[in-house]
Amino acid sequence: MPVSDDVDATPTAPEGPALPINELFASLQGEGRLVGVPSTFVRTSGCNLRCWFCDSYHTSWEPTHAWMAVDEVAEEVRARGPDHVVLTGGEPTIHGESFDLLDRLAGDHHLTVETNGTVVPPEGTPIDLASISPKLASSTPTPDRTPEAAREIGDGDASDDDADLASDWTERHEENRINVDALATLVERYESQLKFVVTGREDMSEIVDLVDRVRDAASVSVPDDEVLLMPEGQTREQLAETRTTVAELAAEYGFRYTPRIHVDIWNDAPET
Ligand SMILES: C[S@@+](CC[C@H](N)C(=O)[O-])C[C@H]1O[C@@H](n2cnc3c(N)ncnc32)[C@H](O)[C@@H]1O
Ligand SMILES: Nc1nc2[nH]cc(C(=O)O)c2c(=O)[nH]1
Ligand code: SF4
Ligand SMILES: [Mg+2]
Repeated sequence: MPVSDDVDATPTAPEGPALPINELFASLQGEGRLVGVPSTFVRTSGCNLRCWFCDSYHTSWEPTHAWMAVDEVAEEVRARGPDHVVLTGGEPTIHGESFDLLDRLAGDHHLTVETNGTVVPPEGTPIDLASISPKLASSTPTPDRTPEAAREIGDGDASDDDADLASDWTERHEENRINVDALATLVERYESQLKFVVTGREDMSEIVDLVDRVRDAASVSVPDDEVLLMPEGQTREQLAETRTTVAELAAEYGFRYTPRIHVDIWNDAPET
């Protein structure tokens, strides 16, 4: 989707600290332990990974954004009202200015950061909930697992351009998707949830193994109820195919299940 209509489409960065903003909107937190809480979402553009199923295509595969000064983002957030703010992307932690924004908002707001867990914020960065979604092998793009396939564009066979684009990122995504030290630091420093996107039973051994590695590396405990399984799916129809399996896996393994209520309610509409 294009840059949010509500975001001033400044083509170049303004003077001073600024962020590439894809959309800024008020909605309900749709995922995780704060599901249902009215929240303002700030979605930065740009990502260091390329999940083939990324539901925010215009922040990763084809980044689209307006530039907004950090001050302007903070003002917009205040104007929207909700106490809860969700900083997401793209990958918000690849922009140093995201941490300036969190500093600006701290105190007056509850700050959730949605992150893939590959980058550690500078020490002292105020975050009330680190919502960490480490990326599994099943997220890696390949000629068969492409962004067009995820969005069900075309006849089911990837176009040559789409397959080439996906293969250009296979290695880089695979190399960078897991950083156990970063995950351990995040869970040590912040209230956290580990929110895995699950495509099927095949993902479970990797989840169990990764949770064990984070537990070994971290000096704090990571209880099972901070490990969340979330069904993969960008649309209601796709979620309908994965959610029962994922819910049953959560019950079987003793992890938590999280729905994606915004998709159930608003499907894949922008600014929801
Ligand atoms: C677009 S990402 C942005 C934040 C960060 N880059 C990350 O991946 O955590 C926001 C959330 O959506 C999840 N997500 C993205 N595509 C998804 C899909 N097709 N099905 C389920 N969850 C998805 C991510 O795992 C993450 O929890
Ligand atoms: N309603 C709603 N809840 C969300 N929780 C995390 C989201 C995200 O994209 O990071 C998200 C989102 O895109 N919409
Ligand atoms: S890490 Fe997050 S934003 Fe980046 S491609 Fe994956 S789901 Fe999309
Ligand atoms: Mg989302």
